Amino acid sequence: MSILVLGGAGYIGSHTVYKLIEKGEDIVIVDNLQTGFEKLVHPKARFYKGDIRDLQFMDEVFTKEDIKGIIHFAANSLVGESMTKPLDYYDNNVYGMICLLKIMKKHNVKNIVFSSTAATYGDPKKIPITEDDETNPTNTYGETKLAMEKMMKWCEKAYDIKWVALRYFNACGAHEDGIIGELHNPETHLIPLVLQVPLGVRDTIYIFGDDYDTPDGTCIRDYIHVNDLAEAHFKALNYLYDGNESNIFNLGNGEGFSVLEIINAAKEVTNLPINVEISPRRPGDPARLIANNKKAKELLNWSPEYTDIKKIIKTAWNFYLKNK
Ligand SMILES: NC(=O)c1ccc[n+]([C@@H]2O[C@H](COP(=O)([O-])OP(=O)(O)OC[C@H]3O[C@@H](n4cnc5c(N)ncnc54)[C@H](O)[C@@H]3O)[C@@H](O)[C@H]2O)c1
Ligand SMILES: O=c1ccn([C@@H]2O[C@H](COP(=O)(O)OP(=O)(O)O[C@H]3O[C@H](CO)[C@@H](O)[C@H](O)[C@H]3O)[C@@H](O)[C@H]2O)c(=O)[nH]1
Repeated sequence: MSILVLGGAGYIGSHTVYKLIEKGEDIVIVDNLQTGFEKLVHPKARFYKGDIRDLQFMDEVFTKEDIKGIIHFAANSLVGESMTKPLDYYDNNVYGMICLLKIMKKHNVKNIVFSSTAATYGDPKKIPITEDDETNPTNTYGETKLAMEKMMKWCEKAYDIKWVALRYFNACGAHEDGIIGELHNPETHLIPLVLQVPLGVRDTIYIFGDDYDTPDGTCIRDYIHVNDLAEAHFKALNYLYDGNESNIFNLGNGEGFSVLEIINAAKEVTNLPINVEISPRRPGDPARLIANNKKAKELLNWSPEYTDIKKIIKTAWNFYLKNK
């Protein structure tokens, strides 16, 4: 039986597929390539190009393949963009989840691991954040992801679909061999943008606000390596296959770094100067997001291997140097 990876041509999806194939799993990918890349698709995966909102297409995939579990990465996922194009986020994320749950119900597929996000919490009242803390998103993206979590909860009651929502903090880094890595076009994520300066792709990195209530005034995030995320998906799916209850898990390192600290770490890793300028705040950004990852450690038996920020940035740097 196979695992269906929706969004397997994207950044986190492709790293998860590589990990699952290494572990001997049979993988089917659906991706419409709206932000993904065919070159990130693992050669041993069966790839169907199409949209998860296309019910006829999805029906064909589910009829042809023998699917036991689903990992759902396919979404619009940019905080800043979600504030200017909210309806695109409702359409792809919320309507996409409606279509997926319909097709799962029709084909009697009972297990789903879902890419949720720290953005579901909004501006947290306490740090580090635990899974039972209040969810009050400050951007449309986080709001749609929270709605998707809730849809799975109600579909479990009605159709016995079991689910795990993995609320990742900031995904970063690349495959150790530099064969795949973080590719977004246009790129909006901090670490790849910072590294574009020493790569000569851009002149300057702009810091979005230095007047936040943090020690150096710049936003703090919890950066988690993509390989650690990939391992957590494997564990979460097996957690469901073992008959455990549906659940929500934070995936982060439990440590925060400010934008300025990330830039300084990148200077050390690359050993090159990085030109920095301060620009206005980006709408929708909370000041500080740091995970309490105890629940995933205890119930999924997962623990991040990449805990050193320089080691994390180094894997990304290695990928960009290899694929200039
Ligand atoms: N990157 C992060 O830091 C981060 C953090 C928390 C959560 N997430 C979530 O993880 C998931 C993956 O993020 P990513 O950074 O790898 O993004 P990505 O854009 O690289 O990957 C998403 C993939 O889904 C595909 N896709 C999107 N909509 C689709 C649709 N309707 N039908 C078929 N395919 C579709 C895209 O083409 C792309 O390949 C997203 O759901 C995102 O919300 C990401
Ligand atoms: O050129 C830049 C780009 C980013 N930032 C800042 O860097 C931090 C990180 O930004 P970014 O890399 O864009 O990630 P987030 O906006 O924190 O969102 C990521 O992390 C979330 C979880 O925390 C996920 O849900 C999202 O999908 C994912 O894009 C934020 O404070 C940004 O304001 C800058 O200062 N300058």
